[in-house]
Amino acid sequence: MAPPVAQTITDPSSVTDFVISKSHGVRGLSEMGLKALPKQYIQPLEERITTMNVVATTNPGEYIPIIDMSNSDDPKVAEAICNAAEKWGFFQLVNHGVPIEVLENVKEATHRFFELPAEKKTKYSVEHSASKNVRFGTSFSPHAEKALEWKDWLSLFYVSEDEASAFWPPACKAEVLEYMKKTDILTKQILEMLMKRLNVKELDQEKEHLLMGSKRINLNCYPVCPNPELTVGVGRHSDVSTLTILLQDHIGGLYIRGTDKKSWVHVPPVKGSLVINIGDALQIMSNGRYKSIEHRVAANGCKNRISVPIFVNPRPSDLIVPLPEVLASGEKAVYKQVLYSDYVKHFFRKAHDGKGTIDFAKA
Ligand SMILES: CC(C)(COP(=O)(O)OP(=O)(O)OC[C@H]1O[C@@H](n2cnc3c(N)ncnc32)[C@H](O)[C@@H]1OP(=O)(O)O)[C@@H](O)C(=O)NCCC(=O)NCCSC(=O)/C=C/c1ccc(O)cc1
Ligand SMILES: O=C(O)CCC(=O)C(=O)O
Ligand SMILES: [Fe+2]
Repeated sequence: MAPPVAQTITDPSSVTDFVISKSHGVRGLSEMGLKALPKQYIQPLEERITTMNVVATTNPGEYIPIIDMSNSDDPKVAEAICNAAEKWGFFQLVNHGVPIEVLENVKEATHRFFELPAEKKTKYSVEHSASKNVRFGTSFSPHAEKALEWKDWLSLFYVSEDEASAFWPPACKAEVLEYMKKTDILTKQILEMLMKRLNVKELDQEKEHLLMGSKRINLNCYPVCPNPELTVGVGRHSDVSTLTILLQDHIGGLYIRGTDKKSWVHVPPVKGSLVINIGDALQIMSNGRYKSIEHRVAANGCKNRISVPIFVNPRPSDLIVPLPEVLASGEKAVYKQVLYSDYVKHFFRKAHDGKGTIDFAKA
């Protein structure tokens, strides 16, 4: 049971205790029917998402491409994917081969997990989780952030079927595993297309491990927020993955940096689609040809939004560096060699800072 409202919102340390230490998350605050945003969540003016710098459109596909994968052998599909990866760093796929039922099931399982009472979810918090690879948390990095984000999450790093079976929450385990397995063919197809343009002819075992040797699946929950205009769901960041396969629900709120590097473009929910974006690891390996684009998520005043990204990554022990095939023509390396786990730790250690993370790998 949630404690009485007055007890939790009158002083800031009790908000932190309730949301973070007691694992109620922002969902707990939201369910109490809180009337005003606690001050820890108030973002500086420049981080708030207003209509001012958002590109207006009513036509999905006008900006961020929506690509039909029905005829995935048609060279036009590969061309559209590679062009989108170079220009936007984001695209949406329809008729991608992942059964709609699998997507619906994982969305339902995500709601089921976040609806659990705090005493069940706290079993997966950093303090209590039986596995380092399973973590329930809130905001991004609460101890490093000046202003918190209006978001709760469950993060699952896939190691093996046995580990998942033993430690992932029963409320969502089967559905998340199925979603992860059913996206594997699509992931390989996309990577093969992207690699061909970089003169990598074949996705052999070694390349496959380097590009997709580890996976992290996050379940994100953005509960109804009392003052959405004052805060954010997720602050400006780029993903540190090779590729991210993102399932969003019908609510919307994801914005990406436009090609002018100033404006923000909405990624409109498209029924049955998957959003794909390039991560920092692939920006580095392609020597900057494919773009890992800054993005962020608005908070919502009326609805609980969920999303489920699969971060497809190198393995923690991999060294990432511009691919030899890309540099073969004499192009100068823009990035130096970094150990992937060092790169990820650098990302997790600080608050979100837009495109700042990749400076860690600048040559
Ligand atoms: C370095 C890892 C992540 C953990 O290594 P570990 O040896 O088990 O280390 P720790 O468990 O001690 O965690 C190291 C640090 O990372 C933090 N961390 C450990 N998982 C987590 C976790 N899911 N969440 C947020 N901190 C964590 C953790 O709190 C800790 O911080 P600190 O206590 O300050 O040292 C290791 O698994 C690794 O190299 N994994 C490679 C694959 C991988 O996870 N790639 C990241 C894909 S995620 C991505 O692209 C975007 C994610 C994202 C997420 C949220 C957003 O808002 C936006 C974007
Ligand atoms: O919720 C979303 O639409 C995107 C979330 C995101 O950017 C992330 O988890 O890295
Ligand atoms: Fe992201």
